[in-house]
Amino acid sequence: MHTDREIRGIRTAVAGWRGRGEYIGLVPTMGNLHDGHLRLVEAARRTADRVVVSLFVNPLQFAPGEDYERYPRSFEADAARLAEAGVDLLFAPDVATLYPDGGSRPPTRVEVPGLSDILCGAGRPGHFTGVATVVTKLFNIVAPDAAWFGEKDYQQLLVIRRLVADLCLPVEVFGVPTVRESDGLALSSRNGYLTPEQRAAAPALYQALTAARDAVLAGEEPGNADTAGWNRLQEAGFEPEYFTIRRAADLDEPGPEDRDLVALAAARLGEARLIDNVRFER
Ligand SMILES: Nc1ncnc2c1ncn2[C@@H]1O[C@H](COP(=O)(O)OP(=O)(O)OP(=O)(O)O)[C@@H](O)[C@H]1O
Ligand SMILES: CC(C)(CO)[C@@H](O)C(=O)[O-]
Ligand code: BAL
Repeated sequence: MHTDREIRGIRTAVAGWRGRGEYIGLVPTMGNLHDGHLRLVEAARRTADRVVVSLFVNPLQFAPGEDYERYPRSFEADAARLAEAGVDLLFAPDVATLYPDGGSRPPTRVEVPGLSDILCGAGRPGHFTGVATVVTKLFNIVAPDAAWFGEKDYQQLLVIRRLVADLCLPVEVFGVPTVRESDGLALSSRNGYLTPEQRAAAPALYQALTAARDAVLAGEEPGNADTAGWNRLQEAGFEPEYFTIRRAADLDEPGPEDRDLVALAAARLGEARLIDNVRFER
């Protein structure tokens, strides 16, 4: 695996592969890699001839006061795991490479209105504009044929699909099912913020989501299932930010005729803000 911090080196490597007609896959990450990230890499390797992973903790997607500074960074271990996983190229830019003007002026941004303003976007103002902007930049630098994202960040996946559709970006977007611990907790870099007691309580998030799904499948109104899920999280020691059942296609409120649904929640447990979701058909 070759590692490059510069845009020019990435473009040169990818141009060589493309010249040979190879299909290029990109897996964007913020590092501190776990088996969820590795699952994205495996999926990319099954389809793409060459796999590029980006590792960049993007300051633009952190709202003021969030955990940008203390977000876990483990470059050496990440690079070793990616090399072992058969990744061809690791793009690990410095902040000044992607945002050369630093804080001297606000950078040009890419906004996906509507979808970016609800749920996680309401709790993290500017977050999805930061995500859409950096993903657009990564797509422009790497020029991949396809990119892989986790369904754990379900709203992010929809924002990226809409970004790609609205801007006619020539990138196929694939979602990868959430990788979980044996007790159901979705793998996440932020699980590392949990104390042992909080870690023991954390599976209640997935349990509350699956219980909401089961209630709706048994005929419960989504609104009532939302309230029950919220209460269940509070009883487990979480501070819920939202707990809601939405239409899977666009995260609008579901009507009685909607069949393809997703239960989503974000909740704080101590220092950690955890998100998860369960998609289902009724
Ligand atoms: N448990 C998981 N299963 C599948 N994909 C995942 C999982 N966790 C993260 N991903 C995906 O990996 C990619 C990179 O995510 P990121 O580096 O932010 O990791 P993370 O563990 O989600 O971190 P955070 O705790 O900040 O949310 C995203 O597409 C994300 O959806
Ligand atoms: C897609 C992403 C790498 C953009 O910074 C990030 O939001 C993430 O890790 O999910
Ligand atoms: N996994 C999404 C990146 C973030 O929380 O900022």
